[in-house]
Amino acid sequence: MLELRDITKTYGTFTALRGVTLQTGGNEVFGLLGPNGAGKTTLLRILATLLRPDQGTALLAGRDIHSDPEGVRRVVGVVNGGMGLPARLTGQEILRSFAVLYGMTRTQADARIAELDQHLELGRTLGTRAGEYSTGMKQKVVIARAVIHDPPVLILDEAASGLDIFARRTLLDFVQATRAPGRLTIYSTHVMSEVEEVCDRVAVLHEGALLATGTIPELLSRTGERTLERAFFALVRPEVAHAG
Ligand SMILES: Nc1ncnc2c1ncn2[C@@H]1O[C@H](COP(=O)(O)OP(=O)(O)OP(=O)(O)O)[C@@H](O)[C@H]1O
Repeated sequence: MLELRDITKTYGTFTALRGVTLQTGGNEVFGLLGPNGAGKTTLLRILATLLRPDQGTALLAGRDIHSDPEGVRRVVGVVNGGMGLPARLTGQEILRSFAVLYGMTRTQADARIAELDQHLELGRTLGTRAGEYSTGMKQKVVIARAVIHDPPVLILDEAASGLDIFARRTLLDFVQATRAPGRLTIYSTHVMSEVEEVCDRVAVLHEGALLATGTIPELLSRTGERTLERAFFALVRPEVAHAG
Protein backbone atom coordinates (compact mmCIF):
# COMPACT_ATOMS: atom_id res chain seq x y z
CA MET A 1 0.00 0.00 0.00
CA LEU A 2 2.84 2.36 0.90
CA GLU A 3 6.35 1.96 -0.42
CA LEU A 4 9.08 4.41 0.47
CA ARG A 5 12.53 4.12 -0.98
CA ASP A 6 15.52 6.10 0.21
CA ILE A 7 13.62 9.29 1.05
CA THR A 8 16.07 12.09 1.89
CA LYS A 9 15.22 15.68 2.70
CA THR A 10 17.42 18.60 3.64
CA TYR A 11 16.50 22.10 4.79
CA GLY A 12 19.55 24.16 3.77
CA THR A 13 22.47 22.39 5.39
CA PHE A 14 20.26 20.47 7.86
CA THR A 15 19.34 16.91 6.97
CA ALA A 16 15.82 16.16 8.23
CA LEU A 17 15.41 12.71 6.62
CA ARG A 18 18.23 10.29 5.88
CA GLY A 19 17.34 7.65 3.32
CA VAL A 20 14.07 6.40 4.80
CA THR A 21 12.94 3.10 3.26
CA LEU A 22 9.84 1.20 4.38
CA GLN A 23 6.80 -0.71 3.21
CA THR A 24 3.37 -1.23 4.71
CA GLY A 25 0.50 -3.59 4.01
CA GLY A 26 -2.95 -2.54 2.88
CA ASN A 27 -4.88 -3.36 6.03
CA GLU A 28 -3.08 -1.83 8.92
CA VAL A 29 -2.67 1.07 11.25
CA PHE A 30 0.99 1.93 10.96
CA GLY A 31 2.54 4.00 13.72
CA LEU A 32 5.27 6.54 13.14
CA LEU A 33 6.89 7.11 16.48
CA GLY A 34 9.61 9.65 17.11
CA PRO A 35 10.67 12.41 19.49
CA ASN A 36 10.32 16.10 18.62
CA GLY A 37 12.29 16.92 15.52
CA ALA A 38 12.63 13.29 14.40
CA GLY A 39 11.33 14.13 10.94
CA LYS A 40 7.79 12.70 11.21
CA THR A 41 6.01 15.76 9.85
CA THR A 42 8.57 16.18 7.09
CA LEU A 43 8.04 12.58 6.01
CA LEU A 44 4.25 12.84 6.12
CA ARG A 45 4.28 16.11 4.19
CA ILE A 46 6.28 14.38 1.49
CA LEU A 47 3.71 11.55 1.35
CA ALA A 48 0.92 14.10 1.10
CA THR A 49 2.80 15.78 -1.81
CA LEU A 50 3.05 19.03 0.17
CA LEU A 51 6.85 18.81 0.08
CA ARG A 52 9.29 17.28 -2.38
CA PRO A 53 12.10 15.04 -1.21
CA ASP A 54 15.65 15.76 -2.42
CA GLN A 55 16.04 12.11 -3.18
CA GLY A 56 14.00 8.93 -3.13
CA THR A 57 10.58 7.76 -4.21
CA ALA A 58 7.25 6.93 -2.62
CA LEU A 59 4.23 5.03 -3.91
CA LEU A 60 0.85 5.31 -2.18
CA ALA A 61 -1.79 2.86 -3.33
CA GLY A 62 0.25 2.52 -6.51
CA ARG A 63 0.51 6.28 -7.18
CA ASP A 64 3.95 7.84 -7.44
CA ILE A 65 4.53 11.14 -5.59
CA HIS A 66 6.74 12.38 -8.44
CA SER A 67 4.90 11.29 -11.56
CA ASP A 68 1.31 11.35 -10.25
CA PRO A 69 0.95 13.82 -7.35
CA GLU A 70 -2.71 14.45 -8.26
CA GLY A 71 -3.39 10.73 -8.10
CA VAL A 72 -1.71 10.60 -4.68
CA ARG A 73 -3.91 13.44 -3.43
CA ARG A 74 -7.02 11.52 -4.51
CA VAL A 75 -6.09 8.42 -2.53
CA VAL A 76 -4.88 10.15 0.59
CA GLY A 77 -6.55 12.07 3.42
CA VAL A 78 -4.35 14.20 5.64
CA VAL A 79 -4.81 15.58 9.13
CA ASN A 80 -2.00 17.76 10.38
CA GLY A 81 -1.74 20.73 12.66
CA GLY A 82 -1.63 23.35 9.95
CA MET A 83 -5.15 23.16 8.59
CA GLY A 84 -7.58 25.89 9.49
CA LEU A 85 -11.32 25.91 8.87
CA PRO A 86 -13.28 28.79 7.33
CA ALA A 87 -14.67 30.51 10.42
CA ARG A 88 -17.97 31.61 8.84
CA LEU A 89 -19.04 28.21 7.53
CA THR A 90 -20.78 25.47 9.48
CA GLY A 91 -19.38 21.94 9.64
CA GLN A 92 -22.02 20.76 7.19
CA GLU A 93 -21.13 23.50 4.70
CA ILE A 94 -17.42 22.78 5.00
CA LEU A 95 -17.87 19.06 4.48
CA ARG A 96 -20.28 19.54 1.57
CA SER A 97 -17.90 21.94 -0.16
CA PHE A 98 -15.04 19.45 0.12
CA ALA A 99 -17.28 16.64 -1.11
CA VAL A 100 -18.05 18.73 -4.22
CA LEU A 101 -14.32 19.18 -4.84
CA TYR A 102 -14.04 15.41 -4.94
CA GLY A 103 -16.87 15.16 -7.46
CA MET A 104 -19.57 13.89 -5.09
CA THR A 105 -23.23 14.81 -5.55
CA ARG A 106 -25.16 16.51 -2.73
CA THR A 107 -26.93 13.20 -1.96
CA GLN A 108 -23.64 11.31 -1.83
CA ALA A 109 -22.11 14.05 0.31
CA ASP A 110 -24.96 14.04 2.81
CA ALA A 111 -24.91 10.24 3.03
CA ARG A 112 -21.18 10.32 3.71
CA ILE A 113 -21.57 13.12 6.28
CA ALA A 114 -24.24 11.04 8.06
CA GLU A 115 -21.86 8.07 8.10
CA LEU A 116 -19.03 10.20 9.50
CA ASP A 117 -21.42 11.70 12.05
CA GLN A 118 -21.88 8.20 13.48
CA HIS A 119 -18.16 7.47 13.67
CA LEU A 120 -16.94 10.87 14.80
CA GLU A 121 -19.97 12.13 16.72
CA LEU A 122 -19.97 15.33 14.72
CA GLY A 123 -23.27 16.32 16.35
CA ARG A 124 -23.40 20.01 17.04
CA THR A 125 -20.42 20.79 14.80
CA LEU A 126 -22.56 20.31 11.68
CA GLY A 127 -24.84 23.25 12.41
CA THR A 128 -22.32 25.48 14.17
CA ARG A 129 -19.95 27.92 12.48
CA ALA A 130 -16.30 26.83 12.69
CA GLY A 131 -15.33 30.14 14.28
CA GLU A 132 -17.26 29.04 17.37
CA TYR A 133 -15.67 25.59 17.67
CA SER A 134 -13.74 24.25 20.62
CA THR A 135 -10.45 22.49 19.78
CA GLY A 136 -12.15 19.09 19.91
CA MET A 137 -14.99 20.18 17.61
CA LYS A 138 -12.51 21.65 15.18
CA GLN A 139 -10.42 18.52 15.07
CA LYS A 140 -13.46 16.32 14.43
CA VAL A 141 -14.43 18.39 11.40
CA VAL A 142 -10.81 18.47 10.20
CA ILE A 143 -10.75 14.66 10.36
CA ALA A 144 -14.15 14.35 8.68
CA ARG A 145 -12.98 16.69 5.92
CA ALA A 146 -9.82 14.61 5.40
CA VAL A 147 -11.83 11.42 4.86
CA ILE A 148 -14.92 12.83 3.12
CA HIS A 149 -13.85 11.07 -0.12
CA ASP A 150 -13.20 7.79 1.74
CA PRO A 151 -9.51 7.63 0.80
CA PRO A 152 -7.67 4.30 1.13
CA VAL A 153 -4.75 6.04 2.87
CA LEU A 154 -5.26 8.25 5.91
CA ILE A 155 -2.38 10.24 7.39
CA LEU A 156 -2.87 11.41 10.96
CA ASP A 157 0.02 13.61 12.08
CA GLU A 158 -0.18 14.18 15.84
CA ALA A 159 -3.95 14.27 15.34
CA ALA A 160 -4.71 13.68 19.02
CA SER A 161 -2.52 16.47 20.30
CA GLY A 162 -4.47 19.18 22.08
CA LEU A 163 -7.60 17.02 22.33
CA ASP A 164 -9.31 16.33 25.62
CA ILE A 165 -9.91 12.79 26.79
CA PHE A 166 -13.33 12.53 25.08
CA ALA A 167 -12.21 13.83 21.71
CA ARG A 168 -9.07 11.67 21.86
CA ARG A 169 -11.24 8.62 22.58
CA THR A 170 -13.45 9.45 19.58
CA LEU A 171 -10.37 9.71 17.38
CA LEU A 172 -8.86 6.41 18.54
CA ASP A 173 -12.21 4.64 18.20
CA PHE A 174 -12.58 6.12 14.72
CA VAL A 175 -9.18 4.72 13.72
CA GLN A 176 -10.20 1.29 15.01
CA ALA A 177 -13.69 1.37 13.49
CA THR A 178 -12.50 2.34 10.03
CA ARG A 179 -10.04 -0.51 9.68
CA ALA A 180 -10.77 -2.34 6.44
CA PRO A 181 -9.03 -4.39 3.80
CA GLY A 182 -7.30 -2.01 1.41
CA ARG A 183 -7.09 0.78 3.99
CA LEU A 184 -3.91 2.10 5.54
CA THR A 185 -3.84 4.59 8.41
CA ILE A 186 -0.49 6.18 9.19
CA TYR A 187 -0.58 7.35 12.77
CA SER A 188 2.21 9.68 13.82
CA THR A 189 2.67 10.49 17.47
CA HIS A 190 5.10 10.58 20.35
CA VAL A 191 2.51 9.17 22.76
CA MET A 192 3.24 5.50 23.47
CA SER A 193 -0.24 4.60 24.78
CA GLU A 194 -1.84 5.67 21.50
CA VAL A 195 0.55 3.48 19.55
CA GLU A 196 -0.06 0.56 21.89
CA GLU A 197 -3.79 0.90 21.46
CA VAL A 198 -4.21 1.32 17.72
CA CYS A 199 -1.06 0.47 15.78
CA ASP A 200 -0.38 -2.93 14.24
CA ARG A 201 3.20 -2.05 13.36
CA VAL A 202 5.46 0.83 14.25
CA ALA A 203 8.43 2.59 12.70
CA VAL A 204 10.75 4.41 15.08
CA LEU A 205 12.21 7.54 13.53
CA HIS A 206 15.02 9.48 15.18
CA GLU A 207 17.09 12.35 13.80
CA GLY A 208 15.79 11.60 10.33
CA ALA A 209 16.73 7.93 10.34
CA LEU A 210 14.50 4.89 10.63
CA LEU A 211 15.85 2.94 13.60
CA ALA A 212 13.44 0.02 13.62
CA THR A 213 10.18 -1.24 12.15
CA GLY A 214 7.98 -4.00 13.51
CA THR A 215 5.07 -5.03 15.68
CA ILE A 216 5.29 -4.01 19.32
CA PRO A 217 6.21 -7.58 20.40
CA GLU A 218 8.95 -7.56 17.74
CA LEU A 219 10.35 -4.26 19.05
CA LEU A 220 10.25 -5.58 22.62
CA SER A 221 12.02 -8.76 21.64
CA ARG A 222 14.59 -6.92 19.55
CA THR A 223 15.50 -4.55 22.42
CA GLY A 224 14.99 -7.03 25.26
CA GLU A 225 12.65 -4.55 27.00
CA ARG A 226 9.29 -5.04 28.73
CA THR A 227 7.42 -1.95 27.54
CA LEU A 228 7.19 0.04 24.35
CA GLU A 229 8.47 3.12 26.15
CA ARG A 230 11.57 1.29 27.33
CA ALA A 231 12.07 -0.23 23.87
CA PHE A 232 11.78 3.26 22.38
CA PHE A 233 14.46 4.60 24.74
CA ALA A 234 16.68 1.63 24.03
CA LEU A 235 16.46 2.47 20.34
CA VAL A 236 16.80 6.26 20.42
CA ARG A 237 19.00 6.67 23.53
CA PRO A 238 20.89 3.39 23.82
CA GLU A 239 23.50 4.93 26.14
CA VAL A 240 20.79 5.99 28.64
CA ALA A 241 18.80 2.77 28.36
CA HIS A 242 21.86 0.63 28.96
CA ALA A 243 23.04 2.80 31.86
CA GLY A 244 19.60 2.28 33.51
N1 LIG B 1 11.02 24.56 6.93
C1 LIG B 1 12.03 24.15 7.68
N2 LIG B 1 13.23 24.77 7.64
C2 LIG B 1 14.27 24.34 8.39
N3 LIG B 1 14.22 23.28 9.23
C3 LIG B 1 13.06 22.63 9.32
C4 LIG B 1 11.91 23.02 8.56
N4 LIG B 1 10.90 22.17 8.86
C5 LIG B 1 11.40 21.28 9.77
N5 LIG B 1 12.70 21.56 10.03
C6 LIG B 1 13.57 20.81 10.94
O1 LIG B 1 13.58 19.45 10.54
C7 LIG B 1 13.57 18.59 11.68
C8 LIG B 1 12.40 17.65 11.58
O2 LIG B 1 11.20 18.40 11.76
P1 LIG B 1 9.77 17.70 11.71
O3 LIG B 1 8.76 18.76 11.95
O4 LIG B 1 9.67 16.88 10.49
O5 LIG B 1 9.88 16.73 12.98
P2 LIG B 1 8.76 15.99 13.82
O6 LIG B 1 9.26 14.60 14.07
O7 LIG B 1 7.44 16.12 13.17
O8 LIG B 1 8.78 16.80 15.19
P3 LIG B 1 7.59 17.27 16.17
O9 LIG B 1 7.17 16.05 16.93
O10 LIG B 1 8.31 18.26 17.04
O11 LIG B 1 6.52 17.87 15.34
C9 LIG B 1 13.54 19.51 12.91
O12 LIG B 1 14.85 19.63 13.41
C10 LIG B 1 13.02 20.82 12.36
O13 LIG B 1 13.56 21.91 13.09
